[in-house]
Amino acid sequence: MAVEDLGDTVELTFPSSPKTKVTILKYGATVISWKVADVEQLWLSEGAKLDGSKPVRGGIPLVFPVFGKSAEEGFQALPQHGFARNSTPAEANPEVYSKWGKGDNDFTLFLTITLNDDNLTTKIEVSNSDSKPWTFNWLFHTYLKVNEIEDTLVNNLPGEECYDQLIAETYEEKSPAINFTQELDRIYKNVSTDKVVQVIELGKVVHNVKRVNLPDLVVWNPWVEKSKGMADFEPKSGYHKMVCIEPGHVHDFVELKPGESWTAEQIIYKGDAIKLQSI
Ligand SMILES: O=P(O)(O)OC[C@H]1O[C@H](O)[C@H](O)[C@@H](O)[C@@H]1O
Repeated sequence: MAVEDLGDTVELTFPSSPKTKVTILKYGATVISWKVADVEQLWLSEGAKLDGSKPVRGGIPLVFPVFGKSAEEGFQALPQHGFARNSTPAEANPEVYSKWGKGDNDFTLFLTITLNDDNLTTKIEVSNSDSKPWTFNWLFHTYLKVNEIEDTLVNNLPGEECYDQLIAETYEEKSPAINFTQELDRIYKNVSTDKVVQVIELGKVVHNVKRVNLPDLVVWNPWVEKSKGMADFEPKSGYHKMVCIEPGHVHDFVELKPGESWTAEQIIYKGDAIKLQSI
């Protein structure tokens, strides 16, 4: 894997296939592009800010130490999705960081990105370098590229418990494959990591998503109205071209004691075979 530091970004190239590469924006340690043989796999908004003025709309933003907003003590004051996505590798965004707990939680995040010819692994290690325990959520907020969302299905979630953020209700997923006809924002809880979630377009598998130590999975598409409300979501028709499949640990918080570390991985890979997995 060739690694090139380009200033604001770092590029990794797969040696035997120079058109297979990944680009990481240092701001937020956000993967903003992953190409397999020159074909882009991730969606990045044309209106995404890449200058460090706000989190990136697209690619793989990192969500830590809270997913969404939380009313739990120590998390109420944090903005949506915490501060990792608007920090630099050198420093946690001080303004936002100070709103977590009492503002002095001592931690280290170590992100490892591995590029292969047909897969991309993002691995996170969270370490507690503090003298007290603290808790956190983790999530990879992955924007996968699709050709047309109305032709897209996401499989292997039937039987799973799902919290629908749009109607604030929990129910069991019945559908063998989720399809998209309107805004969708669901948290699937405690999905066995033996299950690979596949994104299928017109009968063809376009992405496979595997998780290690990440029990929850958020599926999101903003559709028409929500896209209009996001200034950095461009073009407004861009929702046709993306689906967020977000592996995380968000249903409850992970607790880390002093000196402890926690690791988790997302593996996105190519592969044509449709594999149906039941509960
Ligand atoms: O606009 P952001 O803060 O980046 O959040 C974008 C989206 O993230 C997740 O997918 C949540 O489930 C959505 O409710 C939220 O709208």
